[in-house]
Amino acid sequence: MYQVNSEVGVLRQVILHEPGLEFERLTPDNKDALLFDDVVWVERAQQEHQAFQQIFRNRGVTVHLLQDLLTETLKSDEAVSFMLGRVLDGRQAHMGAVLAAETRRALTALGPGDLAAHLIGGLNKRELREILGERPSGARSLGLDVLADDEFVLTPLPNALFTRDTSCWIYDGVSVNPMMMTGRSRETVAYEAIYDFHPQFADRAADRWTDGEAMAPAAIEGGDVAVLGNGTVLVGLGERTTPAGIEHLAMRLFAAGAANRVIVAELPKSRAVMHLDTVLTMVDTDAFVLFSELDRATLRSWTLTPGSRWEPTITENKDLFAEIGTALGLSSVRVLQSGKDSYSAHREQWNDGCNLLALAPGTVIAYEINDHSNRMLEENGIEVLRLQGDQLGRGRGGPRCMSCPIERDAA
Ligand SMILES: NC(=O)NCCC[C@H](N)C(=O)O
Repeated sequence: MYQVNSEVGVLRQVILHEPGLEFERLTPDNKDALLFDDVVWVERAQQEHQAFQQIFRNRGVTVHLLQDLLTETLKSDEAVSFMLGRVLDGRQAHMGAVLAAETRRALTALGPGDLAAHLIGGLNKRELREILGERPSGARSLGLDVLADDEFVLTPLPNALFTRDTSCWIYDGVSVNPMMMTGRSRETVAYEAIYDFHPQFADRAADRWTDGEAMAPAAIEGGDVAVLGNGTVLVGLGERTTPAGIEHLAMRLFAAGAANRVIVAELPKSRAVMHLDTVLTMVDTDAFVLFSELDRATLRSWTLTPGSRWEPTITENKDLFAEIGTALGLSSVRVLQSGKDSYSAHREQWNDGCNLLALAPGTVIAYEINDHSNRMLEENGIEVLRLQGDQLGRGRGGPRCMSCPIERDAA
């Protein structure tokens, strides 16, 4: 059984995604729509990611790669038909029926490895034609005829790199997340297929805390969710996670008795602060890193506890960290502030200086570029495992965003 019982307990197993075809297709023209800030040197990004994987393996953490999981999943005909049904039939309205049918014909002709690569890496018109070995019947599809050879029938999913956001494990269940940004919604379908059909997951069915794409637009994303332990979950409410998504999650957790307290922290709605873990992460059993330019005094937060069957009880808190301390049974919580001054705090937050992944209490992975924040952590007794991530960071995500823990001890 997979379970994630804390943010900082010993990490045992994790899902990561080594970037591939989808990174080769990022261009200055499509990068904004694909939620990247720049194009990427692909081979260097892959090397950086391999070094990231190695940090886990060196510490005894089992690494599962998303594309391998998806390939293994797609060995099942049932899984292929589930995925293609969701990816194509569900999107017929914007593709048109003929284009959806041609694309289905092409994808069905692929083996599991190539199919997984194109579901993540995208499919363009030229590839569609090559796979079908013929000229696609453009005469019947305006949508297809109008496309240039390099234009996409299926867009690439470069944000698959950020495995945390699309599905996140909370205690003994998993939230397969309806995403806020349409550019990421097909990622969700891949996780639904893996958790439903991959023998490693399907044979040990876990509780589901959310209903994936079916819940859209009540979005919730894993970068906003932190499993604090002691039956408590902390959720960010900002650009990506909605009040309705949080209420749904809380009610499912409460109904199953998996959690008894969901603390909600309001975030500024901006790209730099797209998720809670871009400004606040837990680094030790009693310590958090907080972006120093967020004013702790004005940070609004609420606590949801089990109420009636249909509604949680909601209380606004006076102080977020006091509430966290109470929830965790701590007499005080250490709040470590990132950056040396306002300039470095902003620069390092932009480069994911607060986006830390704990491998065990007091041991975190951090991008090396965030010099001041990393030294501040070390001065506070935190072990920092530095990762070179100039290319990986161009999608605005760090070590926590790039990891989906599936097994972690209580702290
Ligand atoms: N947890 C995170 O903060 N994830 C980073 C996601 C970055 C990605 N480019 C996005 O905009 O969704």
